[in-house]
Amino acid sequence: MFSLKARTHAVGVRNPKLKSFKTDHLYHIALDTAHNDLQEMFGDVKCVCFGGQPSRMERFTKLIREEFGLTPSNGEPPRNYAAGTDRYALYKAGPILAVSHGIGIPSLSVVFNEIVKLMYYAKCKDVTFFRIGTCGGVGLEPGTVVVTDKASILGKKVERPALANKELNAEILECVTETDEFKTVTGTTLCCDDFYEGQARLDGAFCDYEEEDKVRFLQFLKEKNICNIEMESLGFLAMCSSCKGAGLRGAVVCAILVDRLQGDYIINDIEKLHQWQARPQQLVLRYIKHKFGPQNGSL
Ligand SMILES: O=P(O)(O)O[C@@H]1C[C@H](O)[C@@H](CO)O1
Ligand SMILES: O=c1cc[nH]c(=O)[nH]1
Repeated sequence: MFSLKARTHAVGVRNPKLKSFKTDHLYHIALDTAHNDLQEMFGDVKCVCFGGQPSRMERFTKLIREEFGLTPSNGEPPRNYAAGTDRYALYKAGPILAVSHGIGIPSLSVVFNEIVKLMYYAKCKDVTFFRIGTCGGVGLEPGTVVVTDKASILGKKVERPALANKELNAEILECVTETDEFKTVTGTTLCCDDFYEGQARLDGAFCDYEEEDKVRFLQFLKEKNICNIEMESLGFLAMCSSCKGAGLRGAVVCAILVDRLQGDYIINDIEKLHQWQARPQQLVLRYIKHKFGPQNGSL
C-alpha cells in the first residue's frame, strides 16, 4: 500500500486581493469569514469529495459516518452547511467534506472556488479533492469505474488538456481489489458542455445529425483512446492543477452508466444506478481509509 509521506502545505489561493477584504462572503455555500469560525468548523478537513447530486453526497456522508463510526447517537442526519442558499449541498463527516456541484463546469467552478477559499480560510493543509461522479462509456461495460488520467475538449473550439495527478491516481488504483465486483480502468475522459448534442446523443430536443454521424464521432473517440464522457473533469482537473504546490491535489473517478457505442438512454433502474454510482464512492472511501483511517490516527 502507498506510503504516508509527510506533507505540510497549507491550502493557498492565487489572489492577493482577498487579504484586503474585511469579510469574504462564500455566497453560494452560505458561509462567510465574519459570522463563521471557518477554522474551528473546517480546519481538520483532509478530503473534499464532489459529485453532481446533493442526495448522492448526503448518502456518501452517511457511508463515511458508518465506516468510521462517526454516526451521532441521536442518529441526526448530516447537516447541510450550505442549506441557506439551496444552490449546493455541503456535508461534513470527520475530516471529509462532501459537496454537490450541479451539472457542468460553470456550476462546478463556482463551488470549487468557494471550497478552495473555505480551505484557505480554515487553514487546512494538504487537502485531496475527488470528483466521484457518473459518465457515459465508450466501448466499456456499464458499471465500470474510470479513473481519469487526462481530460480534454476535443471539439473544434478549444483544446485545453488537463492532466491528472499521476501519484494520486496510482494510489487510488492501488485500492482496487481482485474481489471487486466491478472493473476499474484508467483512461482519457472527454469533457462536454452538454449532455445531449454535446455528447452526440440522438434523443435531445434538438438533433441536426444522423445516427451515422454519431457513430462516426464515437468511433473517433474510441480511436483516440477516450474511454468515458462526462461534464466536469476538464474544469475540475484544470483547477486542481492550478492549485498544484498549494496544498491541494485532485482526481476524477466516475462510474459508467451507459456504453455509448450501444445506446444513448440511461436505464431507468434506480437500484442498479445507485449501485453503480456507489462504486467510485467505495473506491475513494477505501483510499480515505488507507490514508486517514484509525491505523494512521487521523480520523
Ligand atoms: O456527478 P454527476 O453524476 O452529476 O456527473 C455526470 C456529468 C453531469 O454532471 C451529469 C449528467 O447527467 O452526470
Ligand atoms: O452519458 C452520460 C452519463 C452521465 N453523465 C454524462 O455526462 N454522460
